[in-house]
Amino acid sequence: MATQRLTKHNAQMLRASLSLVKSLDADALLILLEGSTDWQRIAEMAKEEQITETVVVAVDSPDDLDGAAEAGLKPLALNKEKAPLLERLQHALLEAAADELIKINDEVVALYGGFQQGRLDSISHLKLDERMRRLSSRDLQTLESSVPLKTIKSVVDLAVQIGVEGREGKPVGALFVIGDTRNVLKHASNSGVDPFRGYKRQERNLMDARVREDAKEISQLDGAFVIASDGTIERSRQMLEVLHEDLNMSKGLGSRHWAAAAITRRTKAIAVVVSQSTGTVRLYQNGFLKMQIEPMDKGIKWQEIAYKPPSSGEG
Ligand SMILES: Nc1ncnc2c1ncn2[C@@H]1O[C@H](COP(=O)(O)OP(=O)(O)OP(=O)(O)O)[C@@H](O)[C@H]1O
Repeated sequence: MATQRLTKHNAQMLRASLSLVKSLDADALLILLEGSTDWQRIAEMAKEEQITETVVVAVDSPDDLDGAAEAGLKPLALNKEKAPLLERLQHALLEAAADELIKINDEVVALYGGFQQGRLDSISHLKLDERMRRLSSRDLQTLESSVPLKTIKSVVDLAVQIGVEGREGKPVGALFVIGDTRNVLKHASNSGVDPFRGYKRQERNLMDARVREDAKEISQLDGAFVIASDGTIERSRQMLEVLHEDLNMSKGLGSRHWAAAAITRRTKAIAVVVSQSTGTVRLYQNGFLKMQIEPMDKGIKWQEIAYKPPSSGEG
């Protein structure tokens, strides 16, 4: 069991961050610790400073959080022991948002040790919205695709909007297949008249806000969008051929999701799917679910999915 002492220095830093929560009118204090500490004392200090805002205490192992909740703090287990500081901090923010301890548009004061073991030496004032956006690009970078990050990001942003907004009050699903267009089209056929057909390339590029609005309208119709690496909509309303004997899919996902996974298995494309029933956006590569984004308030939560080898049990 790891511990971190509330030394005189650490207690002073804690007091400073508590008073910062007050003076900045922040919504929460996040304390990133190396292990268990005197939770009761932290709670008392918050009380002394008249802090009614949430105090989240994050450590790596859940065993080290015993007694934190009883003291009135919000415990958070990170399970990220060897990760670099910035990654732990970002992870803590994501997990705290996922557990609804903090909200996407909240301002958070974070107290942590960045330079020396056992010493809380750093305080940051973070606005969660910005944080989330930066995180999203970071997570996308792990995909190692030949499709530029900018294109993937703009498609994912569009997908999230479709999932959150729907169309005319109704939920809408969608499927975008990005990159390796020539091979993707070998497995696709028209499911109806393609509204983008006949337009110049620059009039079909998803980087253009008007094209994105059109794409939202068209997402109400059946079929997938086939997107080139530069963001041009090569085709819309495409039915993809699905051969999925070796895919590992979660139960409950229907044919749109199977088609998304299958096309990325057979080509180098990336598929982004919006579920009509839940608004969840999933990103597939090489036949695997790589990222899942749940619709949350106005913001989004990015969650990387552990890489699971295919099993014979499902699918
Ligand atoms: N092979 C395919 N290629 C392209 N689009 C498809 C394919 N299969 C299904 N779709 C699209 O997905 C829509 C919904 O299908 P289905 O309900 O089976 O999917 P799902 O994965 O459960 O998605 P959702 O969560 O959105 O309901 C279909 O109406 C169609 O527009």
